Amino acid sequence: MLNVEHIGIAVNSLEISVPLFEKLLHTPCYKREEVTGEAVQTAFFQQGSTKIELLEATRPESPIARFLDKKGEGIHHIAFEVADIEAEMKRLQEEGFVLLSETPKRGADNKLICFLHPKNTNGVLIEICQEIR
Ligand SMILES: C[C@@H](C(=O)O)C(=O)SCCNC(=O)CCNC(=O)[C@H](O)C(C)(C)COP(=O)(O)OP(=O)(O)OC[C@H]1O[C@@H](n2cnc3c(N)ncnc32)[C@H](O)[C@@H]1OP(=O)(O)O
Ligand SMILES: [Co+2]
Repeated sequence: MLNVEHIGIAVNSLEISVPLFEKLLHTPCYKREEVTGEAVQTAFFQQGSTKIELLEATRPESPIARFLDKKGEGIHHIAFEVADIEAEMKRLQEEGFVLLSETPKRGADNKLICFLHPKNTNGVLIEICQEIR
C-alpha cells in the first residue's frame, strides 16, 4: 500500500464541523461532495500529503448514522492509496481479510474504494482507494 490517502472522521453536522476544522487546520475546505452510494456528504481538507475527510450521514441507514448512534463522533476509518485496487483486493482476500464489497465502489474525490471489515483489522475500519485515471 502507498500513502495514507485520508483519515475519515464521522461528524453530526458539516455546518458546524467544517468551520471548526478550517480553524483547527488553518486551511480551507477544498471540496464538498455527496456520495449517494455510501449515503454520505463529505468535506475535504488537504493536510500536507494527506487529507482529512469529514463525513455526515445523508440517510438514517448510512454507515455513518449507524456509527454515530453506536460510538458518537470520531475517527471512522483510515484510507490507504493503492496503485491497482483489484490486485490489492485479491491479495487481501487471499490473506484472509474480509472485503465489504466484491467489486470496487465509487468513492469521493475521483476514487474507486473498498473497505475491509474491522473485526479482522484490530477494530479499525480500513479503506483502500485508487485514483480513477
Ligand atoms: C465517501 C467514501 C470515500 O472516502 O471516498 C467513504 O469514506 S464512505 C464511508 C462510509 N462507508 C462505509 O463505512 C462503508 C463500509 N462500512 C460498512 O460496510 C459497515 O459500516 C460495517 C463496517 C460493516 C459495519 O456495519 P454495521 O454498522 O451494519 O454493523 P454493526 O453496527 O453491527 O457493526 C459491526 C461491528 O463493527 C463495528 N464498527 C462499525 N463501524 C466501525 C468503524 N467505523 N470502525 C470500527 N468498528 C466499526 C461495530 O462497532 C460492531 O462491532 P461489535 O460487533 O464489536 O459491536
Ligand atoms: Co473515506
